[in-house]
Amino acid sequence: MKLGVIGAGAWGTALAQVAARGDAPVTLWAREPDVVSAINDIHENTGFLPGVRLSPTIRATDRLDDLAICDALLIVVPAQHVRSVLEQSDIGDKPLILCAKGIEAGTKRLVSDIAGEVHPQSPLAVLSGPTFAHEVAAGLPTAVTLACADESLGAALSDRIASATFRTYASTDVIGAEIGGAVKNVLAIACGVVEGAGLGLNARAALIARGFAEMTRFGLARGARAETLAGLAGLGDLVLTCSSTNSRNFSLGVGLGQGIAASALLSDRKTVAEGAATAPVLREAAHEAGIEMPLTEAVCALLDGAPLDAVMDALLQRPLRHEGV
Ligand SMILES: NC(=O)C1=CN([C@@H]2O[C@H](COP(=O)(O)OP(=O)(O)OC[C@H]3O[C@@H](n4cnc5c(N)ncnc54)[C@H](O)[C@@H]3O)[C@@H](O)[C@H]2O)C=CC1
Ligand SMILES: O=C(CO)COP(=O)(O)O
Repeated sequence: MKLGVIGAGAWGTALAQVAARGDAPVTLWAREPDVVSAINDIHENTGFLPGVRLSPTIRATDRLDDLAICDALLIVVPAQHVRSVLEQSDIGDKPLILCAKGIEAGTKRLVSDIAGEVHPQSPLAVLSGPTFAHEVAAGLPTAVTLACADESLGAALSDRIASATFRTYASTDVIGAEIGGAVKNVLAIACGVVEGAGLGLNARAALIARGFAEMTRFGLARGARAETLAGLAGLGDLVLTCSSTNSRNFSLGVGLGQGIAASALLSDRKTVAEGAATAPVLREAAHEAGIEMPLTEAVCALLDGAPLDAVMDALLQRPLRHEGV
């Protein structure tokens, strides 16, 4: 199975490296011509994944037409750009493995909804889990959820992608895998705020646990399965990104917690912090469905410029409640 990757940020590049194991040919579409030439000329994505020597069997291109030779495509552009890139791509009925973690602003669509609308003939899978790109590219042990409604396609994709150090766990819960990845980015911002404001480790642990309850409430209401949310794509990724400044979302939160304005933190960013775009649309979706998401509300307030003291007071003065989801 020839794999192509659309999106040559840190994650698309790391996944191309995974797909190129054993010197398999991989076509990697990048938006930026300098990224294309760096990958083809010196086998390094100096822009988005510096310091990693890439397999010479990865061929970068800035022409989406060059992906026509592939049998399946990994879609790894940020969630807010998936629709426009898919609209420009002649995909036919190739299987798509969706790897972005976010919800589309305005439409409130999950990435699988967008792909289903733009390319209804393509079978869909979602790859999600605790996966810092530079660790995956370095071949460090990693495990992900690979969710696909069609179990035999899921198994074929796993056969092609998995290795001893990149373990795929099969699931048929596409929505659950997506919601886990999208919501954890918002919660990672909140955890970064706790770190940046020096609120302590107890607060961080409380936030992870109550954030997981919040993710579960939203996920179950949207048809996700509890076991998926408690797995790699939900809790696993939440724990990873709530504990390290390697997470762009966590780092954004650290800045907010230190009192730096969101506008200053987000302007001129080259890399993506998906949670900043997902938070307001997640809040809107939760309001519409009557689901309480106080931590998401708090992140939205901070992104909108509310003072941290006021946001913390609002959270800490919420009525005491039963612990269940
Ligand atoms: N970096 C990581 O460790 C992981 C990232 N992800 C997810 O993968 C997705 C991509 O993230 P990264 O590869 O980290 O990106 P990145 O932050 O390394 O790079 C930004 C990417 O956005 C692309 N981009 C910017 N403007 C665009 C536009 N108008 N149209 C199309 N593409 C545009 C750039 O070409 C580049 O590929 C995100 O949804 C992220 O949450 C998932 C797992 C791990
Ligand atoms: O999704 C990720 C790891 O699983 C990467 O997290 P950030 O986008 O916050 O860096």
